Amino acid sequence: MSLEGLRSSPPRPPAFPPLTGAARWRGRKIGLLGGSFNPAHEGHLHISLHALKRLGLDDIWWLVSPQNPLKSTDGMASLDKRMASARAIIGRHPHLHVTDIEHHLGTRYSIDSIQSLQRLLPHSHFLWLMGADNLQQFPRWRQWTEIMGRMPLAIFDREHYSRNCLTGKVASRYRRGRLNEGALKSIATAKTPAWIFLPLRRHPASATEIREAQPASSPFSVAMNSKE
Ligand SMILES: Nc1ncnc2c1ncn2[C@@H]1O[C@H](COP(=O)(O)OP(=O)(O)OP(=O)(O)O)[C@@H](O)[C@H]1O
Ligand SMILES: O=C(O)c1ccc[n+]([C@@H]2O[C@H](COP(=O)([O-])O)[C@@H](O)[C@H]2O)c1
Repeated sequence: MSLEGLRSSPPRPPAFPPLTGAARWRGRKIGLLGGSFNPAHEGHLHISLHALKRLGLDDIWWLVSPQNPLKSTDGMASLDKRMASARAIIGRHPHLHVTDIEHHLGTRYSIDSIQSLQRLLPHSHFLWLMGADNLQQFPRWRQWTEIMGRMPLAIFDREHYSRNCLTGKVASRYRRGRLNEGALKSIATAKTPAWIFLPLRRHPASATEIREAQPASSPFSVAMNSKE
């Protein structure tokens, strides 16, 4: 490879969190916000700050997905660009972390990432975080009932989606696992299956709308990332 080629493909930084050495995270309550972050936006930050405070979490990791198995690769910016957008939105925050750990683990399905993380960090308490739109399509995820058995779920209110999600397939199947607001602070260590719906001031940001408004030169423009 030419020197130029080497310069344009710097080695990937090691995974965060390191795939060995669980001591730092022992006993901690960690929220996992999986997403495409194509790009990251203020809505992600809004729900994360809210979750840290209301759910008594120690940390939140944004798992920037290499490729959502249910989304098209068309229009998906590179993982590096999406990671950079996530870092730019978070800025410096001691308890919010951006991670491409799924890239390092080689996982694409959430169940595989969850199993790996629980194996690597057996003394940490994980909680999956998602917006109400994601809860609606959750029954299409691979082994979604296994996920329900492995960690609690916290759902954030989101415009256009919340009413359906509270009467949908997940809500009715796991009716008895739904916790009320009195359990907010203990949800991360609750016996599974457990889930909670978090009413909060809704944030209107949406990555689709951001992409649609981008000029063609933007790394997140639909035209720039279209494979056609
Ligand atoms: N404004 C928001 N309010 C509540 N939850 C949100 C909001 N934006 C994103 N989320 C949640 O954050 C997670 C990651 O979201 P994602 O990266 O897909 O952003 P998005 O805006 O939903 O993107 P897209 O429009 O491309 O589907 C998902 O669980 C999603 O439901
Ligand atoms: O595991 C699955 O089958 C699965 C199917 C669709 C989405 N997901 C995960 O859902 C999270 C939210 O994805 P997205 O693209 O809606 O931001 C992200 O972590 C994806 O990897 C997971």
